[in-house]
Amino acid sequence: MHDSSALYALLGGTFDPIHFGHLKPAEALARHVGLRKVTLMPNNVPPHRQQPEASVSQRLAMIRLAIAQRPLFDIDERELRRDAPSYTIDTLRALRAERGLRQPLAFIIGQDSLLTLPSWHGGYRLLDYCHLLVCQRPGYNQQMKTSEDRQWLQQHQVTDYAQLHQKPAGCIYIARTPLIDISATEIRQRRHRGESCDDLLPAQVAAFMDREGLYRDLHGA
Ligand SMILES: Nc1ncnc2c1ncn2[C@@H]1O[C@H](COP(=O)(O)OP(=O)(O)OP(=O)(O)O)[C@@H](O)[C@H]1O
Ligand SMILES: O=C(O)c1ccc[n+]([C@@H]2O[C@H](COP(=O)([O-])O)[C@@H](O)[C@H]2O)c1
Repeated sequence: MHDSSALYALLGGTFDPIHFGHLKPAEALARHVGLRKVTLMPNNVPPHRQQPEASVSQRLAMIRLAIAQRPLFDIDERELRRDAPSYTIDTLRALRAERGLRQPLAFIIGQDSLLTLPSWHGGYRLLDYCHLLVCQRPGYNQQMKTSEDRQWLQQHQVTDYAQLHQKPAGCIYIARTPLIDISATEIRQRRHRGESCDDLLPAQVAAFMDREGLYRDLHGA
């Protein structure tokens, strides 16, 4: 049974592969805001990008290895079971139906995702279903593109994180998380060049990539 009063926080991603840029900001955010759990939610068909290079089972295995010693995290596999594009708003609607209208629900994103969010399926309506918890990401500390987007942000941004626990949805909280300059793209590119990326992700994940020969073929470079 879930606790319907605790803030439930999801971190969605392609995780091709999972890396410290996902884990460390989420850990800092959880400490700061008071999250008991962060649920990682890998997608199957990413809506706004190319298909991942690693298979569903490889991405899932890497997530499992990354969080084996990190009890803060668990996994929600629902998007992996859908063959259609993993629109976040559809997933949030399903979670709302399961958990009820009063459950505080949050979707964690990096600053890069905040900048593109108005073009996501459902756009601003995402906030009807969840809060947005935004982690800092180097290179993406820009203003939102249009004045409408900036107004939307201003209307919903809160600086007091207590509101995240009190309301079920509708707030945007930009947290002061550590700047971690890592991307999955960089990891894939380094591996395609035959370079090491041991400092960018957990050792167990690096060992798995080696065993599977992941991100070695040039076709995905
Ligand atoms: N270094 C980082 N700092 C903060 N947030 C991050 C970082 N890397 C990824 N995120 C956030 O994690 C979520 C999932 O990201 P994703 O799995 O696409 O990783 P990525 O490194 O951005 O991948 P890619 O390079 O393939 O686009 C997104 O909301 C993204 O903004
Ligand atoms: O719903 C959408 O239109 C949408 C568009 C882009 C990204 N998302 C979700 O945002 C999360 C981060 O996406 P990504 O591409 O950075 O891995 C992941 O859960 C995606 O499914 C969702």
